[in-house]
Amino acid sequence: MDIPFLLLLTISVAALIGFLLLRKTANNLPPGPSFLSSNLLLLTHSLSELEPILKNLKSKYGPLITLSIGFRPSIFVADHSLAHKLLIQKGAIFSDRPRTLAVRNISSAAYGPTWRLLRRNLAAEVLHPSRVKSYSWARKWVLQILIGRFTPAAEAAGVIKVVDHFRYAMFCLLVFMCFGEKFDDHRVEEIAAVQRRLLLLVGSGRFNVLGIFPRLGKILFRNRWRELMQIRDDQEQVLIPLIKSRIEKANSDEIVAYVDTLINLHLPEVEATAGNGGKLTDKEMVSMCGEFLNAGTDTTSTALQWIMANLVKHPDIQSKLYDEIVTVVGPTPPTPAAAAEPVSVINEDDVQKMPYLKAVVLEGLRRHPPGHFVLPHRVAKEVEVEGYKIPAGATINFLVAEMGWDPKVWEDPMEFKPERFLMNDDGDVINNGGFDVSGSKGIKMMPFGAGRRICPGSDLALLHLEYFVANLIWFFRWSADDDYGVDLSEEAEFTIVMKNPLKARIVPRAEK
Ligand code: HEM
Repeated sequence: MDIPFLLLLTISVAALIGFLLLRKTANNLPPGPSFLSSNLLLLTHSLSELEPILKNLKSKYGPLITLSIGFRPSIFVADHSLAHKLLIQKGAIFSDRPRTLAVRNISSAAYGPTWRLLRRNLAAEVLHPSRVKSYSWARKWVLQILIGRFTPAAEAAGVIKVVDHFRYAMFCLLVFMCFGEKFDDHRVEEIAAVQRRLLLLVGSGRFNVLGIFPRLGKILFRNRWRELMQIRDDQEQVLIPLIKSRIEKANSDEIVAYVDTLINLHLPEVEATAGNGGKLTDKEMVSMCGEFLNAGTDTTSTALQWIMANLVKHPDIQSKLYDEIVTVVGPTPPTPAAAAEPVSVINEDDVQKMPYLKAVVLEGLRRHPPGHFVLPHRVAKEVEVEGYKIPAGATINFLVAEMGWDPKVWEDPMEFKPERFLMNDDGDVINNGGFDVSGSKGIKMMPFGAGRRICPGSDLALLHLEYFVANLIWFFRWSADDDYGVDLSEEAEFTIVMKNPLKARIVPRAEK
């Protein structure tokens, strides 16, 4: 039954119902293309494919655009001050999520007590600065793996394709934070493979239609539904044994892993009715751990690759960064003979003394935000914005990349210029890297979103990026391969990645 005819039928029925239901309010909705074109656009394009179309629509309709699907309008916001108004000033109305297909985790939870409990648990128990500090030896261990992998190529002045190594490193780190264990290569690759399959399938937009018409979608798009269930089953097969093994060892270890914090949670909504007192089921544990792993790995490794690509493309910026690093920690020490030997590395306290490094990382996130949109938000109640009426239940999203590239806010927005983060609006030097990435006082860019649903992992992500960029530049000199160069073209996966992944020539900095 999973055939184009059904798609057409669904579009026609949805369009008819939607047309009838929306007729009343359509005049007051923000402007956008006709009802039928909207439905066709939304059902046949993934979010990233819509981005160039939305940019054109912005020049025609302005920064608040409606595309309607079925009876649910989708609103897109392409202006930073409007984003601030909605996400910060009217945050309570714009912090819900569209209802999704029976998963329970932070990003899909409705704005309410369960979301608050799950989010507070992550923020207080795992992402709190003191807890993040307790994982510092794991960061060093992972860095050592990276250096060990890169050193042979560097000693032969060879060219390496970095993306798989970056992804593997982030997985090692997040898997450790999640399950409290250092797994071998094989196990980490197994976890990474199942998580990545799920991420790429969801990111492809293949299952969007199931979320739009949940009940009908399961019947009409049976094959897709089965495919989704199969990959979820595979994920459970891999993650449940790890969760169970951690539960058996709970409290026997100094490290607090994410799983430990989930064991004793009691969900407020189900507490009264469920026989287990609102505790998370195995499937819910999988959903929470899966979210933690994917949220923190793909985004960060994508950003790391973009930043390193820009440092290869701009040797002057790389030299300036290396000079700053040397001023703080001294020249690069000799690389140990064997990869297993301990290396002296730049630690997270040193990183705090490097404003140019912070500017390089922020510029990377501005110029190449891993997500060009945030996760969809749902409007909780009818609200008037700029004279338009946005109905309760509408979906709303924000053009993140467009905001970071706005020439009204950023001079030469498509250029990679970290210095812009070292000056205030009057051109005075603010050497302490005082940029507020949360956008709470005003949004200039929003790579982590903004407001109540802002990414709770932003500080951890910035720390990981600063730590790995600083060390990778301290240990190796990076340059472009003559045959390959650095191509900054983009391609949409789950995040927006380099279409032609970075291949760089690296040479050890230290004298032998
Ligand atoms: C460079 C790295 C990262 C980027 C660019 C990023 C970006 C984002 C964005 C844009 C959102 C959606 C905000 C919204 O819907 O308004 C988000 C949500 C989220 N992120 Fe991140 N993220 C990163 C790293 C991390 C890390 C390291 C973690 C945790 C370990 C994490 C956990 C989450 C969670 C749980 C949510 C859902 C929040 C909610 O719905 O309340 N992220 N992130």
